[in-house]
Amino acid sequence: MPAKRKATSNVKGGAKAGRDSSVSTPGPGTPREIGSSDEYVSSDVTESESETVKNAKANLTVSKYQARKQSAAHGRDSASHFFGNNDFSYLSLKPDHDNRPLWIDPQKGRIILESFSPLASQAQDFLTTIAEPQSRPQFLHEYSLTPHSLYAAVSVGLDPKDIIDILDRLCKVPVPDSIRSFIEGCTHSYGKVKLVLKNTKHYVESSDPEMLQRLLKDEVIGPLRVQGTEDITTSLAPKMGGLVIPGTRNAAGVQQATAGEEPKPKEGENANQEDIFATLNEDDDDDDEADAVHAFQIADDAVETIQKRCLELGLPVLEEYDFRNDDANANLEIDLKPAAQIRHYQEKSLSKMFGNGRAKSGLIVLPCGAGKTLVGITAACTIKKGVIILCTSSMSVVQWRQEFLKWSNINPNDIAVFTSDNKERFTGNTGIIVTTYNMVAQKGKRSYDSQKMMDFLTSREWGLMILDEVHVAPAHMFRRVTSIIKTHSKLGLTATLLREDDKISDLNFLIGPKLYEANWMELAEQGHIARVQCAEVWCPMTTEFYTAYLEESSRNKSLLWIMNPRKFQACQFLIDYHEKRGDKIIVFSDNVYALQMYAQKLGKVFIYGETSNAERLRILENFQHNENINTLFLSKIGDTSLDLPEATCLIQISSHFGSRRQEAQRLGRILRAKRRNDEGFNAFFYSLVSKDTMEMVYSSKRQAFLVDQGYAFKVITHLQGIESLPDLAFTSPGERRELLQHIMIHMETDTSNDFEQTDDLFHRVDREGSGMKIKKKKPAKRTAGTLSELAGGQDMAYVEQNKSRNKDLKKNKKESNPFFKKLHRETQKRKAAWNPDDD
Ligand SMILES: Nc1ncnc2c1ncn2[C@@H]1O[C@H](COP(=O)(O)OP(=O)(O)OP(=O)(O)O)[C@@H](O)[C@H]1O
Repeated sequence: MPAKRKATSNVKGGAKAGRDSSVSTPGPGTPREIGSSDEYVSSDVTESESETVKNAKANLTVSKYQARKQSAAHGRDSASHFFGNNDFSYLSLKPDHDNRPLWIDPQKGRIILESFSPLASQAQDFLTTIAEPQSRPQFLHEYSLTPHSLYAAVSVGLDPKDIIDILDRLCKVPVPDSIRSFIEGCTHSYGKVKLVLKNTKHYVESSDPEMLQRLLKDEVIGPLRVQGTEDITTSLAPKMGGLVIPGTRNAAGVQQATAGEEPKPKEGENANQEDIFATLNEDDDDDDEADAVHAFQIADDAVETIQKRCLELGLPVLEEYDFRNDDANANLEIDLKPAAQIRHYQEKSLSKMFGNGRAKSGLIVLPCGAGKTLVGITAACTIKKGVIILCTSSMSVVQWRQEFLKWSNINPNDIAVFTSDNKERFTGNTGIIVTTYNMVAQKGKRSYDSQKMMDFLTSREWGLMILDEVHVAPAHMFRRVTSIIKTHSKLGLTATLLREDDKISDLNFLIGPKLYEANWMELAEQGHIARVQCAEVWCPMTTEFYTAYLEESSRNKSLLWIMNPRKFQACQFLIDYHEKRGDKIIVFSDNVYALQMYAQKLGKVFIYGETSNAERLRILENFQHNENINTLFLSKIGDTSLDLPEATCLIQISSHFGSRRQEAQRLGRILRAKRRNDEGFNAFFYSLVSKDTMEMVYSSKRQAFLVDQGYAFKVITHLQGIESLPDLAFTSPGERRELLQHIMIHMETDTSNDFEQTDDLFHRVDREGSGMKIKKKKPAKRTAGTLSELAGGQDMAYVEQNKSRNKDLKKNKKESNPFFKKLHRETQKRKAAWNPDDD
């Protein structure tokens, strides 16, 4: 096969080969062509998009037609029709293409990395800096160049020339002109303008005085310059060298044990790599030279207007904090303890944040359990100024404080929490405050103490704001907290930069670009997170349920596929199997009715939105320590809001349609399993799906994110041995009919409360955790009492058993051993400490 044809076949195959067509990239002619990524950026030209970006996109569209013409001119052969418009055989391969790991799609900015290449790990580093990872299965990884990813690249110090040069060295074909002009167009003015806080004053800064003159002449920005200050001041840019991130190899006095930690170079990796990155290093050295920078001062309340206006002008501003030259804000005595050694990926993510000696605002994306907290703590230890941390719940507030005390030498008096029952400040001039989004974003009347604390928070300047689980907070909340708290730099931490709404770009705007995103599979291989076996279990619908499914309105169909008796049996079987293996199992159900039915029928404990805080704690503690409580049923509330004890097996029986974020969050719940480094240990994630229903479609959509992270979902069509499980439920047609009738009655009454609203949960858990008063919703009306009459049966065991399991726990508590008695006393103490106040 000629070399040219090889190029075609590889690019065509792409990283998504073999994947469901519903998750493949859109075809030519669709509006999302360039770097098409549903979550991060739409290629549709938006009003706020600058002319340069519009032109760059237009150039790519033109190049698409040129490419087709070239392709046609090149002549098509008998295989061409397989590749349609993805026939790139007109691109000529470099003579040593075998040694280069990248393919590039000149039409859409897609980049394919051969992950088996000796240069793969270096290339991957580079690609995660300049492009959005789209899909990273075993052999071929796919990335997309997007305006946002290029913005992020510039924000960590790369310039367009670096990007093109390195891409050209790694590519099997010369970088196509269309891609060159896309990169140049998008990055043309990125990084040219910076927003800097110096000595509590905001400045618009640039190394190009003409750029500042242009801004001063702008009708919106001009008038916002602080009157009476010099038009433009000139100073020397800070040198890059000298900054040491604590806990890293370079940190003085910190003994490093990273040997064996950093992934070893693959066989065949050689000095050649140094060559590839020579360009970067040369340019990095240049950065060390002190350039002159020019700046003008702007009013504090003009910051957001200027950010917006600059974006409209195609000059997105980078927010940077020159903390080493900040003499106005008191220094905080904080350092990592000598024993704390941050891992290589944590170090890498921080080096993107502090790459030029200043703190850049942005997002760091690490999978659950990979140690985001330590990343935040290390950032605080680097900046050494006042820090405010925003968490999703009061429980996380307590944990963040504990982690600070564990990893750093901070004086306990210098770190305070602000929740409704704790409103103390730190004792020194500066310190750390840990609080929740709710406490800060809350509107309306506050208690006296709470108001005083808010006045304290809003009246001073903070060096760093850490936003934990930043993808979860409702958009209006993080908008509010970022606007009322004055902070020099912001660090957003998250496991999944995914939202099914369109608010993800708000994060880019309000917090900053994505600075780093880790590769899940790589961390699993290195033992930092657990290896997980994922399986989709296909459960055929029983005849009576399928008949009802075909007849019911779409609103009711979902309850039928969730309550499918065969799914119930599969769940029962898997719980039995994994309990015998010694696993701790969490069963997730979004549907509260199904959650209760399953849990009660199986005699297991459950937690959902209406479960009181005290009961929640008691159940979670039992799940963690009581060897008789190994399975916990959880509603959507467990996706994010609860701090769950460690589990090693997850079973999903009902979920939120096609939500990829929920799937990823749920999987994240088992990634931190402590046994992960045991020989051959695997955690398990099962998704139970009713066959031939819409659930199958949602399921494959949900998996897209995890498949892109490299997880392979096995399909199980039959669970070996299920028929011989003692006490298998719903084996007789009578039982199945009874269940169906129960469901039908439920559907006729009200199913509207079956699904909890995420926003409700976010507020509920936090308010309850922090002791705020909650107006209880009326529970959904249940009609179980009439079931047996309607079904013609008299046995109410099902319904009676329903109520008993959570209650049993309460009863059994009296009989528990001293350990559990102690645990109970502690719970009671905690409960007492969480009494509501008037917030
Ligand atoms: N460099 C490190 N050295 C040793 N232990 C670490 C390191 N980084 C993190 N850990 C440990 O890994 C565990 C998980 O960390 P952490 O809770 O911060 O993860 P996370 O990313 O915030 O997870 P989640 O998203 O689930 O909250 C903790 O027990 C933490 O102490």
